Amino acid sequence: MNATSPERIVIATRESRLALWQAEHVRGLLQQLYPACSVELLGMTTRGDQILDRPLAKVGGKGLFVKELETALLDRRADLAVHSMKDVPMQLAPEFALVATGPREVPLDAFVSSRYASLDDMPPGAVVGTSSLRRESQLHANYPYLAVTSLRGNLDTRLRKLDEGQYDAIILAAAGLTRLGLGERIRAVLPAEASLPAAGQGALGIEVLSSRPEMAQWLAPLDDAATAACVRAERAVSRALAGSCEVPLGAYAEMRGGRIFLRGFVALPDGSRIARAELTGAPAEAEALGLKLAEALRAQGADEILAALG
Ligand SMILES: NCc1[nH]cc(CCC(=O)O)c1CC(=O)O
Repeated sequence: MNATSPERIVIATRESRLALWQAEHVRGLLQQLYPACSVELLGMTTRGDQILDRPLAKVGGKGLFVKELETALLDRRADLAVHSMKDVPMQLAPEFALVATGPREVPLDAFVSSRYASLDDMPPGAVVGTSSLRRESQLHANYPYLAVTSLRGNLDTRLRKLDEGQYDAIILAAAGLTRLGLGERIRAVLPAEASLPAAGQGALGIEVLSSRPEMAQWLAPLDDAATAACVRAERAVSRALAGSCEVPLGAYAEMRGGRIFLRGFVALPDGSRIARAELTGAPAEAEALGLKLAEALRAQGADEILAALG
C-alpha cells in the first residue's frame, strides 16, 4: 500500500439504528474505494440520545448529537464522523471541517399513520406527533384544527409510540424511514409547500479534523457536488438567522436546470406568524444565495419573529 491510500479508518457514529445504517453505508463505500484498508466503526452514545424526556430545543439543540463524536476525532480514537446533515450545528469549531456531503435521499417529510391516509383526511382535534418546532409551526399554520404534540426518541421509539395509540399520526423525515427499510410505513410524502424540510435533511455529511487534509483528500470521492451546494445554501440561511438557537425554520434547496432554487421560512411555533421567501442562483454562489434569502426573510418580518422567540 502506498502513502496516498489509507490503511485503517475508524468511523465515529451514534448508535441509533439510523446512525449505524448511515455509518455502515459510508463504511461500504470506503471499503469499495480502498479495498486494502481496514474500515471500522466506533459506536458512541451522545447526550442527545440520552435526554429523551424534553424537547431538543430546550436542552441545547443539535450540538448534543455531535460533541462526543468530535471528541473522539480530537482524541484520534476515530478518523471521521458520519452525520445526518440535519443534526450538524450550523457553525463548527475551527478544528473541524465537513469534507463530503453524500447524494441526497428524498429530502421531504413523511406522514405516517395507521388511521388516516393523509393530513387532509384528519378530523379536527386529531393528534399529530412531531419532534421539531419546524414541523409544529407548519402544521399549525396549514392545519389549525389539528392537535400537535411533542414526540421524542429515535425512529423506532417514535413509531412504537404511534403504534401504541399515543398519536393518530406522526411526521418524520422520509429519508430516515427509507434508509431503515421502513418506506412502506409512509402514507404520504408531504410536498415542500406543506412541510418545508430542515437545512440538510436527507443528506449525509462527513466531518474530520481540519488539521488532517489527507483525510479530506481520501473522502473527496464521496462528495456529491450538487447536494453539497444545496446543503451549503440551506445552512447559510439557518446560520444567518438562527445562529445556534433552535427556532422554527425551514430551508430547502433544489437543483433546477443547473441552478439552485432555494426556499425558506421562519415562524412562531404556533404558526400565527410566518415569513417566507424564495430565490434562485448559481451553485457556485450557494453560500451567498443563502445569505440573500436570509435578508429576504428579514424583509418579510423574520427579525420580529426571532425577537418574539427570545
Ligand atoms: N432529528 C433526527 C433525525 N436526523 C436525521 C433524520 C432523518 C434522516 C435525514 O434527514 O437525513 C432524523 C429523523 C427525523 O427527523 O424524522
